[in-house]
Amino acid sequence: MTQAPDLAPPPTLEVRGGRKNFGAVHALRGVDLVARAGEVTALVGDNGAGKSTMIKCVAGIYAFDAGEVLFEGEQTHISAPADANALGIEVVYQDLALCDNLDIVHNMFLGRELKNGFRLDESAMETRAAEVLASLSVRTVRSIRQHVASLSGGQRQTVAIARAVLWNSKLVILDEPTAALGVAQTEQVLQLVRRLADAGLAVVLVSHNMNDVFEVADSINVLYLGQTAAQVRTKDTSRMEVIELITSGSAGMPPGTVAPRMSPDAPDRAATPVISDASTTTNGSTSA
Ligand SMILES: Nc1ncnc2c1ncn2[C@@H]1O[C@H](COP(=O)(O)OP(=O)(O)OP(=O)(O)O)[C@@H](O)[C@H]1O
Repeated sequence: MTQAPDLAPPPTLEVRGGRKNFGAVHALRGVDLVARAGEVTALVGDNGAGKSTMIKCVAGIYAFDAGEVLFEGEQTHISAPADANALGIEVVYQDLALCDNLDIVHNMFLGRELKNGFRLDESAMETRAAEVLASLSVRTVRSIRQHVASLSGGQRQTVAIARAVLWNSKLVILDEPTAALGVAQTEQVLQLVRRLADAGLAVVLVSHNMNDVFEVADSINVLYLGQTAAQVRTKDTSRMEVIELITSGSAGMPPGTVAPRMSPDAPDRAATPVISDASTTTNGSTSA
């Protein structure tokens, strides 16, 4: 019997065996990541596991020392932020990089303003900013000419995310988008994260918060001491299993797991099944 061809599109981003050293520090010792269009992929791991280094390598702030990066199935090399932007990769960092003295429109176009001759094309920018906010069903912002200084934490996060999707992005990486938010604003931002994926983007969500991860993620990639412990489908795993992967690097591997590429300098990790706890976050705190 002939096998049916695999018609699934390639992942938007695939990292295979990524490594990054800072002098003697082996920050990444073999990381694998698969991020698909239409899905939220959570990137989790304990403090120092390598999450920031991983996203900075994908964003072109650092370059991987070794390993492969495939974008939409094509091998690529990202060595500068412009390379990542050209592919359609945008990152929303925790500090959001918003200018308080500018309004929402100007923040969304910061550094990439639309011009009409030598002048800023205010009306084109305003129209496009309004379109993007509407396409994301953002209703929490009163006026797009409001200064960012007057916005709440959740609204600021929303503006930073909207800015990231303004540029025909294909992959949006969100670094702890709910870290500084209360319960209601966290919920709004998580709904926005879900809408990004539903609109067809590949979303990578860096988070310590298991409630957030299990609420929105389709799959969960766990880093442990600079290596990928596993990437598991959320529906096939449990909080305790993910927490065990985060804290010890091993757990029972459900079907569909992307098995780690073991580094020669890493200790062997046996696959063992585990159990679950709903309220613990990976940095030891209890989530809302
Ligand atoms: N620029 C750098 N120079 C030297 N070492 C670095 C540098 N950046 C990161 N590291 C080291 O690489 C390792 C991974 O750090 P990274 O910040 O990527 O972890 P993380 O998972 O993002 O942690 P956290 O959750 O605390 O932000 C750590 O041991 C860190 O000290």
